[in-house]
Amino acid sequence: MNTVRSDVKKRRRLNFKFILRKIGKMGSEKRRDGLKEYCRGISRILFGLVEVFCHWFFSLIYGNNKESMPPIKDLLLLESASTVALKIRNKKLTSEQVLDSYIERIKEVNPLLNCVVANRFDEARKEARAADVLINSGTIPEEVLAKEKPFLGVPFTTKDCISVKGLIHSAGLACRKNIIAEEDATVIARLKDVGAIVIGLTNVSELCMWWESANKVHGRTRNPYDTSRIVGGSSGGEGCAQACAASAFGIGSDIGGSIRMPAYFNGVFGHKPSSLTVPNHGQYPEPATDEQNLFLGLGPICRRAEDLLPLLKVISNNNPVLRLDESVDIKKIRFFYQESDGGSDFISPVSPDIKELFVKISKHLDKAYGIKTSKVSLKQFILSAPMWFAAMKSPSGPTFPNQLTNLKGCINPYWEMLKWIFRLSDHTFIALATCLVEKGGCKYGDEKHQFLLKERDALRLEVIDLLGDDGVLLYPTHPTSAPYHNEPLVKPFNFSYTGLVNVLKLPATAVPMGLDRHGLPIGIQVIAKHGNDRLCLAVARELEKGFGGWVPPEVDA
Ligand SMILES: CCCCCCCC/C=C\CCCCCCCC(N)=O
Repeated sequence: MNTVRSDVKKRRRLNFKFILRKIGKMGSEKRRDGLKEYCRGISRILFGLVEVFCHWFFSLIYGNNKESMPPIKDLLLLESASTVALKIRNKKLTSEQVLDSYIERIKEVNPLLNCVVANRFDEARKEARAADVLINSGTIPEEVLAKEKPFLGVPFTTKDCISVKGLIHSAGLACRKNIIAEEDATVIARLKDVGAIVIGLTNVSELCMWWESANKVHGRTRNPYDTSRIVGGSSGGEGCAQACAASAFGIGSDIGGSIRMPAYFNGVFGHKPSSLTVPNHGQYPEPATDEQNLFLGLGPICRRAEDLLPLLKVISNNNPVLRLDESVDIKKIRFFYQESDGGSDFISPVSPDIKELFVKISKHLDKAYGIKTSKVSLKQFILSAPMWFAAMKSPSGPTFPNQLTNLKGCINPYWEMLKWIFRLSDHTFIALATCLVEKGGCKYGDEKHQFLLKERDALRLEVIDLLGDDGVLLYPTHPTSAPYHNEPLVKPFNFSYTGLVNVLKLPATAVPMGLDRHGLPIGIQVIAKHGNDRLCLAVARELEKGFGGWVPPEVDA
């Protein structure tokens, strides 16, 4: 009896060991994956806790410093740039009158928001008077003016990294604060050619390489919807200026989301064009590689969707690749949407208010046109941040410490960091941190670098294949609404929602879709195949029609 029992016990023990061994062997790979998943789960929970704690912490620092915005009293400021141009041409308004309205608005909001950092009001006034004289002379018929000078007499702003002859050209770099541009960037020259008038420059992040606009030359810009929040970067001053109606339209640049993030955080429209369709000439810093030049795009930031197309037409010189004169039938567009990148580590989850937008848009399209949207799940979106960093690597281009000296040597980031602690550095914390992490991740040409570029190329083909010539992809512009000042330091990689589109070399429009539960702007981006910008712009117009577009921060009619 006893021997039988001990035999059974022995067999059970053996069985148990066998099963354990089997699981061990069978699962050595699975176990590793399981362990990885487990660690990712833990790190996600920790990141979530840090994020919540820091949000609370930053709300204590900045949340009580909210100041209220002066309401928009002058209703002219609510008009689109195209409408203002038309009213100037047909003499319902004078260019000088429009200019005065904008100058007054800048003077009213700038002490609070710090978005316009340089101006040329006197020269602009002379140009406005000249425009009025030309119109009043009647020497050029109105239809000809509409065709050849579609923005005659309309005041606009651009960011302090796009050169405007006679104005500071610092890119937020203290050592460039005395540099005055000697010529206009090509896009500025093209806009001047069609009669638009530069009134000033708007704030940027240091060297345009961060998504909050603050630097040691001009200081920090504040969000018109809540001054304790960021305006985004690097065209943050421009996004803010458009949202508070401080100029008729603006021009930004975007290599990782610098047009679309500020447009998004400030509730206005912003378009990053298909690569190489708008000249990049006249910016500082210049793209370090041919590849970076393909990611960079200059484009419009504006309050009204109807301005996007005519502005793109001017700055691209009606580039035939864009076929901007072809009309677009919304009913013939295939709509895809993806709600998130699939849950990247160290990137905030997409807020429920933003996810809800896809449901609202789908309902709207179905109700208005019977269009059925399709939800997609492009798996490699999860690699957005690593793909962006890999694609931005350059084999020999200037390093960040070199760029911070205006290419005249190299800063010592450790020494500067020490100075920064005592408020003695000429650099922002994030610029110094970027110097320290620049060499991190993969190395140019190593196995990981090549893997990420291959993945990016495969993803690009997958997206192009999905969209074809008649499709658009709706995707969050950013996972959350505007964080508090400095809060992006806790979630630096959130920019990858826009950065992905740059390395895929596709066009995208940031479309405002109202305010979230905190009263902050939210929206989505509309992505299309290279050259199909007109689809993005048509969808932007449709969504503005359906959902109202820009919501003025305060209006006092
Ligand atoms: C304490 C936190 C240190 C984290 C350091 C992370 C460094 C990240 C560096 C760069 C992020 C790129 C942000 C791109 C912003 C948009 C660029 C653009 N001009 O389009």
